[in-house]
Amino acid sequence: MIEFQSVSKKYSDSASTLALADVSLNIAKGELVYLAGPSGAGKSTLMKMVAAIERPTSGRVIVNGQDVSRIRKAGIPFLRRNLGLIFQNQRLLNDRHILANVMLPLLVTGAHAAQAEQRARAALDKVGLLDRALALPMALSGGEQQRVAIARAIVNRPQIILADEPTANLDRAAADKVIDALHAFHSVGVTCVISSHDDEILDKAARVIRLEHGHVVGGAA
Ligand SMILES: Nc1ncnc2c1ncn2[C@@H]1O[C@H](COP(=O)(O)OP(=O)(O)OP(=O)(O)O)[C@@H](O)[C@H]1O
Repeated sequence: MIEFQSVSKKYSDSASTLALADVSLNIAKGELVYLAGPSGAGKSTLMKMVAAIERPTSGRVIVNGQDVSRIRKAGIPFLRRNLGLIFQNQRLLNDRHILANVMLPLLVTGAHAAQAEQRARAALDKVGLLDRALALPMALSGGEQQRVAIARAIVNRPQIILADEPTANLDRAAADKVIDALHAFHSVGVTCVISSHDDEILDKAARVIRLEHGHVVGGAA
């Protein structure tokens, strides 16, 4: 479902270092994979390439049979419709209640308000936050806000979830709830790629792809 073929990435403003260096890996449909590695190892870069937010300097990235390293701009919205992105810089809109935040991805793709609301409520129910539907984001804890971000990411029923350090800055109980919410989507067949620094989570994981200085040092096969 996700294949990296000898992918290297050099950001133009970083003179010599490679953010990813000759990365080859396969992630099968329905798999749950963790990305681990120290800060700067290339985890975010790898995820951004799956979503065509960044392009490889060399090599190919195949998602669902499509070479997204060479995707045209016009094809990007279609690619992203199949992806649920939980990235650190995607904040919730603080002036809208969480139901409205979760409805937004549906409304921008043309769904009717009533249908969008029904699906957003179902998504909030799946992450255990339906009773907070009309709260503003600021009234929620960090972990709850992260679960709203998960609800927003899955409301379009994506085939793949990419979660970049979804448990960063959360305490154990909140982190476990976020991971449980992600695992619930994996258990219904969604392919999940989650980056984490959390040893307690990584120790229990079936598969961990480890990155160091842009190189895969474990778990690629
Ligand atoms: N937009 C950018 N422009 C220039 N360099 C970048 C950019 N994004 C990342 N880098 C560099 O690429 C390398 C890999 O960064 P990346 O963010 O992918 O690592 P990471 O493993 O996700 O780190 P963290 O755990 O801190 O999020 C780092 O050296 C980083 O400084």
